[in-house]
Amino acid sequence: MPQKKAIHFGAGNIGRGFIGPLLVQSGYHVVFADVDAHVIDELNAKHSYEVHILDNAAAPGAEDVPKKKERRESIDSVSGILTTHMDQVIREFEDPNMQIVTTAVGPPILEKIAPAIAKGLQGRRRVHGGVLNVIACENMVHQTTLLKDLVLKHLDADDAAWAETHVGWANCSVDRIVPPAQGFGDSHPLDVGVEDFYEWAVDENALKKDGEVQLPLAGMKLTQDLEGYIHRKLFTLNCGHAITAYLGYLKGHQTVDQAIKDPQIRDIVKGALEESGYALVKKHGFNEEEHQEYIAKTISRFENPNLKDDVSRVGRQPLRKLGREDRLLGPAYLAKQYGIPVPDLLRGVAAAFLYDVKDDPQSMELQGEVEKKGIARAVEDITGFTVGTEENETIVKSYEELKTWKAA
Ligand SMILES: NC(=O)c1ccc[n+]([C@@H]2O[C@H](COP(=O)([O-])OP(=O)(O)OC[C@H]3O[C@@H](n4cnc5c(N)ncnc54)[C@H](O)[C@@H]3O)[C@@H](O)[C@H]2O)c1
Ligand SMILES: O=P(O)(O)OC[C@@H](O)[C@@H](O)[C@H](O)[C@H](O)CO
Repeated sequence: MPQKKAIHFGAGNIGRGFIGPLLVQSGYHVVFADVDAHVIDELNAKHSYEVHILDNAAAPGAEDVPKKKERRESIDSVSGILTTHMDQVIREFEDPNMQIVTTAVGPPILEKIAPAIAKGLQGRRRVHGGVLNVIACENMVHQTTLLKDLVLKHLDADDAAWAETHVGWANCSVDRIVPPAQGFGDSHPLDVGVEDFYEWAVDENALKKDGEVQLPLAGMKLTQDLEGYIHRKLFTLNCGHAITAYLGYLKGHQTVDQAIKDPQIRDIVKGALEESGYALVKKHGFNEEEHQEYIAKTISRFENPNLKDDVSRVGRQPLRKLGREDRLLGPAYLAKQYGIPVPDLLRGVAAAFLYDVKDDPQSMELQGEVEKKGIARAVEDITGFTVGTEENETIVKSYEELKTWKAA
């Protein structure tokens, strides 16, 4: 029997370190589609690589010297194509063994891969018309719905109607910290280091189950309450992660684990996650005790010294992170609905406004806004908290206070 196949857009950290491996474990041959010719050449030369699971184990009796406990998983049955080679992308979609499409390219790139997916779907309809499932694994609310809307713009009415009925467009929540690979040697450019923890929750109702695909895949949780999973993850893990990164950057810490050890930073991060947590418990009816454990587990994941996760990776694209439904303002607005005060979340927002990394275009755009309009007006335009409101004033006050951290 021919091997079933999946195509995954984005052979980066989360593609090679998380989604690709789960697809391979589920018996799929994974075709990675990327713009990086070096990675694609390596995939086609070696057809395998290793995932290094970097445990958060401290050496007994030596608190500050982490003991590197590492397991390895071998990922075989992989290959690559360049997304710029449209004919190859279309051929993969036309293959009747192709059953799943996943992405991890970053939210701003979804519109760039949409034309290729649209062409692929047209080809598939023409050749055999088999059912397919698409799951975008990006850190945002309703990422697959966004991808679907972008793809449909490239289809005529007939093809769009076919794509509605024959393609499952499933949103998901995707959680595993995977920093850029480091320290595996020049001869292992595809290897990637990951934390042990992972969670992939997928909207069960949106998946097409009438094809060949056997669900759930390895490591996948099917859920009828995806919003709860997405909010819990984005408003806890990503919220605390971003605040740790922005405050860590201000204080000159290089990595997340160094930043979270700083007592001043830790207090604000813990405070923000408590505030966000009260709102999440109200909104989704989570068990309070279990949610406290989730917060504690999240902070312990930040402490993993073996990940060496740079604050600039975690803080990247601050304007995206300041989106109204994203990790900082999402929980702040949710808490507002329940009258929960959020001073530490707003400190985190203020810290994002101080993130001025030259090679991050969004960071520079944000700094430009502050320079042009002044901090209060820039906060109003970006966060929606108008000048004169308590939230705007708290952010501006925190911004001025946190500036002194930078100068120190
Ligand atoms: N790394 C993590 O810890 C993590 C965890 C959960 C979710 N995510 C999400 O996964 C997504 C990817 O993050 P990452 O850390 O893997 O980033 P990454 O930069 O390591 O990977 C992105 C990949 O996309 C490729 N790419 C860029 N443009 C492309 C195009 N037009 N066509 C095809 N490929 C293209 C890049 O070459 C790169 O290989 C993001 O949405 C991120 O929020 C990341
Ligand atoms: O990928 P971003 O830029 O949305 O967020 C940076 C990190 O917080 C993120 O990649 C986490 O490592 C990941 O979400 C863990 O599951």
